[in-house]
Amino acid sequence: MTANQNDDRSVPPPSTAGLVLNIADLNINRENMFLDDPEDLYINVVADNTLYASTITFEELNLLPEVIRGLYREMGFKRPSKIQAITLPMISSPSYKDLIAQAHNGTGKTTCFGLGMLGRVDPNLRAPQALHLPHQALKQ
Ligand SMILES: Nc1ncnc2c1ncn2[C@@H]1O[C@H](COP(=O)(O)OP(=O)(O)OP(=O)(O)O)[C@@H](O)[C@H]1O
Repeated sequence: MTANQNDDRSVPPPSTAGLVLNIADLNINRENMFLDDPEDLYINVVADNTLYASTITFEELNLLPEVIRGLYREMGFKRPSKIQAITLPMISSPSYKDLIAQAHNGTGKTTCFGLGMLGRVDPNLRAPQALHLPHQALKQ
C-alpha cells in the first residue's frame, strides 16, 4: 500500500478539508486482497494543509477506552496521523493478517503496530500474546 505517496514536506497536500474517513469504504471484511485505490484513502484523511494529522479522531478508530485515555493523557496525542487513520481500522479487523504500509519517517507507523496489538490482546490473559520485532534500520 502506498498510503501517502505525496508525503513530500515541500509540497502541500491537496485541499480536502471537510472530507472524513468512511470506514465502510475500507472494505475491512475483505481478506487477502489489495485495496482498490489507496489514493482515495489518502485523500479522505488529509487535513487541509497538515501533513501529519488526519481529519478523524482516535474515537472513530474503535480503540479501547483505556488506550484512548492513554493516548490523550499520557502521550499528549491529539489526533491520529494519516497512516494511523488509514491502517488502524484494518489492523483492528480480524480478517487482516498482514499489512504493508508506507509513510514518511516519524509519521506514526510503529505506533500503529503498538496500538493494533493493544487492541487485540486480552488483558486478563497473563501470558505473552504479541511480539513487536523492529526492522533492520531500528536495530542498528
Ligand atoms: N498521532 C500522533 N500524534 C502525535 N505524536 C505521535 C502520534 N503518533 C506517533 N507519535 C509520535 O511520533 C513519533 C514517531 O512515531 P513512530 O515511531 O510511531 O513513527 P514511525 O513512522 O514508525 O517512525 P520511523 O519512520 O522513524 O520508524 C513518536 O515520538 C510517537 O510517540
